[in-house]
Amino acid sequence: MSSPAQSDGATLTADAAPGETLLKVTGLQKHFPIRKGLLKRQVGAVRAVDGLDFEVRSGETLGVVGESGCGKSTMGRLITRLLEPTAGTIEFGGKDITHLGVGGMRPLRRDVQMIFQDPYSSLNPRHTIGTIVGAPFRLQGVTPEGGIKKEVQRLLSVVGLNPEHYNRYPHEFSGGQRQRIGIARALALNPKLVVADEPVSALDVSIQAQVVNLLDDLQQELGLTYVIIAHDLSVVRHVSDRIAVMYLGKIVELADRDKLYRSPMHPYTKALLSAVPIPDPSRKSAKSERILLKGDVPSPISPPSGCRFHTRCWKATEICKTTEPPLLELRPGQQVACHHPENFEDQAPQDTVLLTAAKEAAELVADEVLAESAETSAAVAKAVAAESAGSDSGEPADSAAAGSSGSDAADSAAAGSSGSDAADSAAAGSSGSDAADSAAAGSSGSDAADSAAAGSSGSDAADSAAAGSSGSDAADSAAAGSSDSDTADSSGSDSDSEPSEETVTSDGADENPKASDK
Ligand SMILES: Nc1ncnc2c1ncn2[C@@H]1O[C@H](COP(=O)(O)OP(=O)(O)OP(=O)(O)O)[C@@H](O)[C@H]1O
Repeated sequence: MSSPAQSDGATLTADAAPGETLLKVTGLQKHFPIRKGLLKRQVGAVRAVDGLDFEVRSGETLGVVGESGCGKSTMGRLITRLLEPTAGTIEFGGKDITHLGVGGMRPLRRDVQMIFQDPYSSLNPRHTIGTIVGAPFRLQGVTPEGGIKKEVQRLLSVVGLNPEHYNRYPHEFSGGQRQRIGIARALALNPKLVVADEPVSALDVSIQAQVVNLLDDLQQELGLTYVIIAHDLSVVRHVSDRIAVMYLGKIVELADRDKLYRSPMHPYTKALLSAVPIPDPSRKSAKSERILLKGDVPSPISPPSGCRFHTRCWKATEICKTTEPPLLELRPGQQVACHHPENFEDQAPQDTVLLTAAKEAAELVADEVLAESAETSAAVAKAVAAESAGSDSGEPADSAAAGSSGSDAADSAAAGSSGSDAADSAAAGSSGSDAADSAAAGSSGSDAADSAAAGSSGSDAADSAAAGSSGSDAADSAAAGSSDSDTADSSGSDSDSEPSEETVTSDGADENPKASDK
């Protein structure tokens, strides 16, 4: 397979060598204002993204997971500059692109493309496939060798569609085929970074695996870098090199894929992982190990103080309520923001009294989980103590890493005796206070979206780009991002890029032998 069209004209950035940082995000925030009254005074803000720091390396796939409303799509639209950030910086290929205007962004549009969630609404029903996939060339004024039609037909065959269907309309295709059309459109200008927002969640399980495989093959062949946003961990597991877990606008854990799956360190990650179906019926205990989280995700309008997860965490103590844990690399290749991480030495061992909310949350967590959690923490603490006693290296990260040996939770659990301080404190904990109040403080996220001045429902990428923020360059952004022919010109008329829909990602991808080789 040959590569997609080489865009003539300059791109914004030089090629990053594989493994080099392609995208760097620092302190990224997006607060959607909530306005009320005749004068549309701002009365608050939806803190959709509230301080993200991460990097994406050239050639890798970064998976981003988290519950609905945690800010994944907003993050995706920020890094593709479909939305204007409230604060923070975005560097692409070493250049600061945070506040680039329309002109400055134009070359970037070739380098960064987006695949949207819903293939049923992200393609303009009035345009033929040829027009849709050829739109990026027209928008960027690029004429591929051999002409646009020939190149579009080549792209269609690259993504496994019949080039003869050039003149057909989106409604003549199935969901999986439509998503392939969206992928062809995203690849047209030979981008460096592709941000895929729930690329398979609107598809049937059997088709999901095909599309995941396609993305994987294209990455191998074209050297693409992906940020893949997904709802749960089962799809990203097979395509990601590293995974960021988001909760209420923040990254709570960012780790190499295998480390995250083998020994998650944030309780929220552990809970998410426990919800992934286990395809082995012989594991009788699997059901009891499932962690049910208490209540709904709190509102991003007034997120809980300290650690945002403390209102639903079975390990939360007073420090979790008062002090926000920083995202630290506790083990090589594994960053976590938690005072009482799983599979690792407790970061606040002096703070043993559980909050009331934590005791309630613990009731929903199987005893086996609590015991395992206590055992692994105790085992790691013991190993760390032994390690630092045995060597003169006092560096905590290293010794800790050695203690847990970067391997399985089970290993460290097995290695240690059940010191169970966590279990003890869980049992003994007196009422720290009622952490639930902050959770109750906000109403639902949808409320927020309703009252937000932008008026768009968070589900509409092009619209929110156009209406939500960034004034003049929004239209261009939306257009170039979704690149369906007249998005730009329409800038607010009938948008062709349309994500958003919840999904249950499937385990279908589990069966994907190719991707799982990754
Ligand atoms: N344009 C907007 N105006 C106001 N609020 C918004 C807007 N877009 C998103 N939000 C709010 O920001 C929060 C994060 O939304 P976002 O769509 O990024 O979450 P998500 O994690 O992608 O969820 P999902 O998986 O359901 O798409 C939500 O509370 C949402 O209501």
